Amino acid sequence: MPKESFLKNRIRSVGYAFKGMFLLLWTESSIKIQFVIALVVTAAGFYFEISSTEWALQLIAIGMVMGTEGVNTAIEKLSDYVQPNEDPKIGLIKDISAGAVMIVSIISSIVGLIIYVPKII
Ligand SMILES: Nc1ncnc2c1ncn2[C@@H]1O[C@H](COP(=O)(O)OP(=O)(O)OP(=O)(O)O)[C@@H](O)[C@H]1O
Repeated sequence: MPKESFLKNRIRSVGYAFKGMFLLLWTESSIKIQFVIALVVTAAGFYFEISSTEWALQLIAIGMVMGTEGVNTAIEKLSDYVQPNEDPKIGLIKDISAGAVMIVSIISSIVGLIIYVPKII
């Protein structure tokens, strides 16, 4: 069988990644909530006419939260696949993975407060 060209291979990989992104948004409730929050803060960004730097920080924060949530979801699914039964090691792995999302969420919330609190009060 002839080897697939580099470009075709890359296009196929990007297709799989988009499929994964839509699957996440369609099926996972936690990321749906984060998506709604992302829409609300994006609307707030337009309403308060935040600066280019503030937009950049806000977009990085949104991307970090949703990206780590995606990885957390993948770790949860992999954990359930390799060990469907109760297992303290799996519990610890899932807790650490959720903890990573929590760190990013707390820092992102602080970024949001730094941007919006001075504009509101
Ligand atoms: N197989 C398991 N063995 C031991 N503890 C587990 C196991 N599965 C889950 N847990 C514990 O329950 C917590 C929640 O796990 P779960 O996979 O339900 O995540 P969740 O945050 O509820 O996920 P979702 O995003 O699907 O709502 C874990 O962080 C872990 O403490």
